[in-house]
Amino acid sequence: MHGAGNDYVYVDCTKTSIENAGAVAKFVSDRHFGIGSDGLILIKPSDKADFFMEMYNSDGSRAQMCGNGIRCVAKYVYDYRLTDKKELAIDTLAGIKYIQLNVDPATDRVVSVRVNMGSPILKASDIPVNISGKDIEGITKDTIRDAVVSETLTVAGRDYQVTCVSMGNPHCVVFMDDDFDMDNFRIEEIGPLFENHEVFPERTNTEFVKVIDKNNLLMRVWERGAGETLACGTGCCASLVAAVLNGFAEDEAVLHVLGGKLNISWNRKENTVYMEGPAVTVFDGDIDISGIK
Ligand SMILES: N[C@H](CCC[C@H](N)C(=O)O)C(=O)O
Repeated sequence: MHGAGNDYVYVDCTKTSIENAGAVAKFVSDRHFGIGSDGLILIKPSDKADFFMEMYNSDGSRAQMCGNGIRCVAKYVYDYRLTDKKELAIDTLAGIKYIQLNVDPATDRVVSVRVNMGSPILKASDIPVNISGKDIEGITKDTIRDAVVSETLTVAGRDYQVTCVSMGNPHCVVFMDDDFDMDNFRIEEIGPLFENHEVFPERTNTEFVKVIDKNNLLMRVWERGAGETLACGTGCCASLVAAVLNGFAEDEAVLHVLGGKLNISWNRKENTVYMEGPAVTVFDGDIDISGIK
């Protein structure tokens, strides 16, 4: 399944379990010797919510949250009749997320999925990022403490203005100039240098964003543990929050990514971010993982 081109292999683990999930993730993600994906997502039972989403990047590392992934989990459990609910609670390492399935009544097909992604985490030490931040008033009802907004980070000898946001997983958002050539940008050269920069003790996802206007942002992303993906749900949320913090966007915007579009909004009164986007099943089948160490 994929969400705006960000594809994962999903496994129903409500009645079975996978012990070495990191190794399985590396195997299934290989686009030549495996199935081919940006990672692996296990759908597990939960005693606190309807299901638990366990997510692994293609390098086998586990992540706290996956925006495109949780939309597909919601579609999966509905389509495969693990539930008949159209409003779901799915637990993650970033807490329980509340989801609405938009289903076409004529066909019973999931048209799109809307997720309450919770509040953005902006305190530097909670991202985590070792850059000094500043307190910000007037954006949300509470003062935002020690936020990294348009601070300078030197990468490969060049200074970048970065804004750091966590959606349960770390994001470093970099706004590019109006004349920046996003199509021919060699993200594979600079992405790993941000991902593994020493200021990010848990590495980071990095979003390179161009502002089209106050309600449209263009984004490419180098994901922690996966490289460039065609979309990143948590990264789109982080980019919208960063754009509002920098005065570049209004509270709702379309995030234009290589794999499509996501609609993101930040209800600053509630201090809640909402994401709406597609979820698509490409194929299903069985895999033999017995030989994977
Ligand atoms: N690479 C991310 C996890 C996947 C996030 C992304 N695919 C999304 O849709 O949010 C991390 O290690 O934090």
